[in-house]
Amino acid sequence: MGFLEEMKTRTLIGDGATGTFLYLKGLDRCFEELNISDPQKVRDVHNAYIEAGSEVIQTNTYAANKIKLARYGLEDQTDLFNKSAVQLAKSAAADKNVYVLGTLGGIRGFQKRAQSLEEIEESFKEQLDSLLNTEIDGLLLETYYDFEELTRCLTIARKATNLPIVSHVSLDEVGVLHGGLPLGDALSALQDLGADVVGMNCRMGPFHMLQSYEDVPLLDKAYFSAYPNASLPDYIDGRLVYQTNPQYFGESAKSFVREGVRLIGGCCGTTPDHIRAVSNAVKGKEPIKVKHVKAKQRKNITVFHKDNKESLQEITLRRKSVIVELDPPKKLNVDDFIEGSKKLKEAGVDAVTLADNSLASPRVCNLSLASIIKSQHDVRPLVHITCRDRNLIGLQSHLMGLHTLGIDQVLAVTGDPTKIGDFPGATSVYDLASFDLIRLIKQMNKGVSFSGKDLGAQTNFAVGAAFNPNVKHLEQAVKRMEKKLEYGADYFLSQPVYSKEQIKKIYEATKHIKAPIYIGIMPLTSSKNAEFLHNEVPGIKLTDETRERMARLSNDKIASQNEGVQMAKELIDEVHRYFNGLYLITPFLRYEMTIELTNYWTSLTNVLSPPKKVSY
Ligand SMILES: Cc1cc2nc3c(=O)[nH]c(=O)nc-3n(C[C@H](O)[C@H](O)[C@H](O)COP(=O)(O)OP(=O)(O)OC[C@H]3O[C@@H](n4cnc5c(N)ncnc54)[C@H](O)[C@@H]3O)c2cc1C
Ligand code: MET
Ligand SMILES: [Zn+2]
Repeated sequence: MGFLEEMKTRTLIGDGATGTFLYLKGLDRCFEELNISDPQKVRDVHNAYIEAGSEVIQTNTYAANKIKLARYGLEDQTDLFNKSAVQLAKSAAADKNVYVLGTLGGIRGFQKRAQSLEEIEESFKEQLDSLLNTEIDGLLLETYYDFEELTRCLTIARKATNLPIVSHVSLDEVGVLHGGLPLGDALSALQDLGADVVGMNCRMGPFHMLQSYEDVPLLDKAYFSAYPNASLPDYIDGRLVYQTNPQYFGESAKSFVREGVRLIGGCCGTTPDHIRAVSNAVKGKEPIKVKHVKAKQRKNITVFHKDNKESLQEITLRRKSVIVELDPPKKLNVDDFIEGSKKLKEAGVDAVTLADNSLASPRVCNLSLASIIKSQHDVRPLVHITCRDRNLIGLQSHLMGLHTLGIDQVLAVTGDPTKIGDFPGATSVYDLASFDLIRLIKQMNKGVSFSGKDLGAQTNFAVGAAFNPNVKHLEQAVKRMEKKLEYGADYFLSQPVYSKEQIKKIYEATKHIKAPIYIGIMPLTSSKNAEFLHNEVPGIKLTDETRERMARLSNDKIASQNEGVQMAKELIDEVHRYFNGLYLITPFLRYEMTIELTNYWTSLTNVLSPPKKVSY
């Protein structure tokens, strides 16, 4: 009889942690490598769990895939580690009516960018092939935080074998996966993809795992399993430490049975003592057949601070519009900045954009200045957010703050790396890159936090994304735009462009994109400025003609500025011909220049408002 057959009538006992248990025994290395270098240690783990009451054990192969083994330079031993792990588990289980599951662990944590799904699939397939070439009784797919990753791997596994498959998600928040997918929906989807047993492992102790199961109804085909951690982890002397109370853990197993769980084991922090307690509490217990689940009342989510103004992208889809970047100063005097934004508003700009420590140099916090110009001068701010300066906690906190202040226009960018800025020794955080940030902001618009938690309200962000057309292969930059659209971008702001031909090329390459594109124009102020931008700023390239025009006037400051404005006007003519959105970038807080260019843009659209002459 197979273990699925047994689960029809009785609760089965799984095993506990492998990794943390070996660690407790003083081992701190690649645990899968022990299958070859010190197999007795692995046998001891299996024997201890079987002796404690485990009826279903798992192979020591959680990280025996080429992606994870590569950290130790052991990726070419994948097959060896998997096959030897099965032999060790099978020999421990022999003649004891104990089943052996071949374990495959998830790769992705919160960040998605480290490995592509294609790379993960390839690595999964390789490990799966090794395991399926042995005598295992089933598969255990465990510790999957990323549901898409799990569904892809499960699909591969289901196609490859008829053996029973146990499929586990891991949650950071009670009852929901990353992205806000409710646990019940996830488990039901896994059943539909062919998993025979579905459940959770790791991250949570029994308390939160039980809470997560509370509103999940029984499924018609798949059984439930639970492998909680011993407790929430504590962090002591740089190490994760788990509370250990086997008695409490065993008692919780009874509650799991009441929730409909039929296979109970343990994950990080658990030991044979925990499994013994579980076994004493519920081994062989008859599973429940009916579960009454109270439908969870979803709170009506209120949208606070919804700006009743027409959104920026709505404006730009309807008419020509102009936004102007005015960067927060590098010093504490913010008078010019505030005065500039007031004047830009009077000139009719649709929004003032505030960079986020651009070129990785510290400036006055753009959130503070955005709040001042919005509340005191009714300017619509568009706040840039880089991934560079904030980890996930900081990013979410920052976005919640923006929402609270009613600032709903943001530009999500990866951010220039710290090494190009004033503090080259500072760390770049990059918990996320622009794509993930866009997606996560859009998730907050659904009232769901980064980790899947209910935020109690929906944010109302319109998310801009960066577009760098100054690259060798424009079509690749356009592909990135398309990907950003898939992730939820609402509109684009481009790097400054310095050639008319380039503007036409951009138009041709992007005309299928329906989202507004604001073409960046930054007037040059001097020949030095032109040379700096051309030679040192990533993503900016000037034409030879532009540099020559500026070079000719290099000794005359005023004439240089006027030439800069003149050249910008020539580019604006071209932007106006092809695009609805203009994104002016103010150099060195010289807002008179961008005011004149704003007026020029308006004059092209509205003959009743001729350009005002400004002298510097
Ligand atoms: C409108 C705008 C505003 C900006 N505001 C800020 C700011 O306020 N603060 C700040 O620090 N930085 C800012 N930047 C700079 C920006 O963060 C970097 O230039 C960034 O690497 C490009 O945009 P992104 O962040 O969306 O990067 P992504 O598109 O996410 O690109 C990330 C990485 O991929 C690379 N990449 C991009 N395009 C290609 C391509 N076609 N082919 C191959 N690789 C590519 C990039 O070099 C980068 O390393 C801004 C850029 C723009 C265009
Ligand atoms: C990080 S979860 C680890 C699961 C694996 N089964 C182990 O106990 O090592
Ligand atoms: Zn674990």
